[in-house]
Amino acid sequence: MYQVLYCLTDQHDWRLVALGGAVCLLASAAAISLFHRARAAQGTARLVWITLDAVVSGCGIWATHFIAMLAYGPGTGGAYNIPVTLLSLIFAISVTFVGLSIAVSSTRTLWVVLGGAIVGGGVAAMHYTGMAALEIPARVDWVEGTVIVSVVLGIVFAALALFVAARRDDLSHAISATALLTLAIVAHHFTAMGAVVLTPDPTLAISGLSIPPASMSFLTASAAIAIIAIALVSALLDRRAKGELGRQQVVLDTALENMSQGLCMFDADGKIILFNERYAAMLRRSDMQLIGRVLLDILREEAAKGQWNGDPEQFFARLVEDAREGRTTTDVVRRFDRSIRVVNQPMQGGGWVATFEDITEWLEAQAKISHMARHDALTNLPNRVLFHEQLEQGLRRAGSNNQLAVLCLDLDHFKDINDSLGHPIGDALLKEVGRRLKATVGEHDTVARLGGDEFAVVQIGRSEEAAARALAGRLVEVISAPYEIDDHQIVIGVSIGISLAPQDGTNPDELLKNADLALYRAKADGRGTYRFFETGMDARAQARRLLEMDLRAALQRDEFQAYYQPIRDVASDRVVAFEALLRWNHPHRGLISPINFIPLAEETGLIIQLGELVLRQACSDAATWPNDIGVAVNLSPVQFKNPNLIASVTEALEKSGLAARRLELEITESVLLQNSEATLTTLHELRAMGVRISLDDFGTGYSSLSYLRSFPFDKIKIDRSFVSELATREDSVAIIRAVTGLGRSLGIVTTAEGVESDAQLELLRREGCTQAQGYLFSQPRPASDVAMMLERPRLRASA
Ligand SMILES: Nc1nc2c(ncn2[C@@H]2O[C@H](COP(=O)(O)O[C@H]3[C@@H](O)[C@H](n4cnc5c(=O)[nH]c(N)nc54)O[C@@H]3COP(=O)(O)O)[C@@H](O)[C@H]2O)c(=O)[nH]1
Repeated sequence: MYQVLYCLTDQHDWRLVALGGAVCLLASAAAISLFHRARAAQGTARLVWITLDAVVSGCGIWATHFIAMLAYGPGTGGAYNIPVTLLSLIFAISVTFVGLSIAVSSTRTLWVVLGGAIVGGGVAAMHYTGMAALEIPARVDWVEGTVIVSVVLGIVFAALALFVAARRDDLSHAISATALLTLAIVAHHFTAMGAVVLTPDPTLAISGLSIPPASMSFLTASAAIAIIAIALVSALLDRRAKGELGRQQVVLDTALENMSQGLCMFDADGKIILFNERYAAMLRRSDMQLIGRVLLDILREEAAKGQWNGDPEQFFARLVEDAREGRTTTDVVRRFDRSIRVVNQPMQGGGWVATFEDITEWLEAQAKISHMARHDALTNLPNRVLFHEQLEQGLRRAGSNNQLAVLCLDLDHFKDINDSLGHPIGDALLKEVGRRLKATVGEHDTVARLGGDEFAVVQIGRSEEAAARALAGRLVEVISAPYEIDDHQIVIGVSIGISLAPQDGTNPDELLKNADLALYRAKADGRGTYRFFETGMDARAQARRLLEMDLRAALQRDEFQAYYQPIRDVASDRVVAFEALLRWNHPHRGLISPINFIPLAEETGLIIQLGELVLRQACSDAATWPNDIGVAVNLSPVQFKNPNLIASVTEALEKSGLAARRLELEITESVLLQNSEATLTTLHELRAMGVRISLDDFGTGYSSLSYLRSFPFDKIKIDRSFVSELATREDSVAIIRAVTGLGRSLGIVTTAEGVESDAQLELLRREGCTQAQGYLFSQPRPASDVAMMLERPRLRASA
């Protein structure tokens, strides 16, 4: 150590030492920068950078050495042997080249450190060869230990320099590595110089092939500085370019790695040249070496492991050929239970880019959407769309040998259940009906829910009429069996219309339409039954449709009018009230009786509007009559289901100014049949308003007496069928007697309808009937005739 310090302080010119150090620092900075460039490059570019780095480093070491030798006092009298000096330069460059190549080519620390150590060895090789070139009149001896230390110092610092440089390509690492490399060269040189022992020997002559150290040192120093400067500039320019490229690379890498799709790029031979992690993860190839591998080899490997089905050769050949021919292909493949859409896009100059998209969820969603579009959400049965398709298929399958039956089903009074028990119960009922239907039909039959409470079945067989009859009978029975839903016992019937192919139609629309017509007939025939389609149903349905259209138009055109029929008090023979009876003043068909349109108005719901119209008109007409004359208005069962009924009555009374006690509402037993609880509540509300309630058509229903108990009616109207048969049937007299007696004892007014003769009137008087109404007094007449009807007791002529 002392020897080295002595050599440095006493035997060297410090100014030249500083110059050598500066050259060394510059060379080291260039060497490290070029080292980074070499590591960032590939192939030939990398070799060029390594070579340049080796030249710059070698020249730097060499120049540092000779400048430092100039600073070395004892050596000033000598000269340098030219061939050996050149050899030292070659050593510096070549050994450094080997070390750099190893350090650049590997990412493993061991190899980087080894490469660095070789570079350090190159420094030593140059130094001691350079020293061998020194020709002075003295014998040069070496202190062995110091020599070893010098070599070790060069190797250790150079190894550390490349280790630091390889860790990261940034300024701080570059500065640290530069300092370490400078230290490697400088520490080696001055330690090695400390090992020199010069013993003067005048016999040693300087050869002719040598140049004096001063000229040699300045020459090499300027050459080295020039090389280093050029290398530094080129490295800086390259760094800038690489920086831009690097930034683009980062953007590209970020985009690639953040793509939801997998991407893999193949060259013309099917070798992988680029891929992203998504690709590797999707195809479970993350743990494989992929770059540079031919796809065929990967496929073969996967096929051998059972991870890939198919013929790898054939598959690969097709891909290569498609790319060569410039064809873009799209496939959906199943891998690891996922569905992957692969698009292979040919690239210019051969090769192709494959994108991989996991479409499993998308396909599932598509399947769900398509299921939803073709199935009913509540029952999961096919909906109308799918039913139509299946019917079409069924017609094709049935061909000429088989028949096909379409059964259209409609639940009877389902709306009542929905209205009274609520929609959740209604829904549960529909589900259960769907389940029962599926359980009852044959395994090849199709059941669908067409909407609301409408279901349909397609049945295919050889003797379809018999089979359809049997099935329809079974369905009526099964659906009508009681349901237990949320503690409610529900009983519901079903009406079924049946059409047969080919006789009733050969296409789905025709068959469905005809089954619907048959269903309409089944409903008209009392519901809870089935009917086959018959020719003529169509014409009736057509007529019905026309009437419905006409009815709607009539409402718009204000063609309805209330007529009035007087109701007389039997004892006083005075008119006490008028019953409002609706008439349709048709522009072409004349006056139409309500019997011809009320049932359809009830079915279509138009009765609500019509009923309100009569109510308003009757109240406003009655408001103009004497105060003691009442008005009776018929209420349909459908109106009773309308929650606005109370509001309509209130409004009609308020607008007209008619006292509520003068209004009488006539209801039939069928009103009480439907949801009696709610009906009774409404009736009580109406009664509370002061309106009177009559039970119309008494005697024609089934449980009249129990209804009389359930609500305190103001009046019982004895149906005209009993009055008309008074003269001919004893039992009619008995019934009238019983009803009038009942009325008397309950304090209820009794009105006999349809009185047409004096004899009937006389008999009714004898039996104690309170009021009478009929053609004997007058037919229903327009409001303008009310005054006349009040004045004249009998108006037999028709209005
Ligand atoms: N919901 C509503 N129903 C209404 C309304 N207007 C009428 N109707 C109902 O239509 C049915 C037929 O009525 P209409 O053709 O007016 O027949 C009534 C009378 O004209 C008829 N009548 C009266 N006296 C006699 C008679 O001596 N002989 C005879 N053959 N017929 C006679 O009876 C009908 C009145 O019946 P009722 O209502 O039971 O008192 C009918 O059911 C009407 O209820 C309306 O606005 N809303």
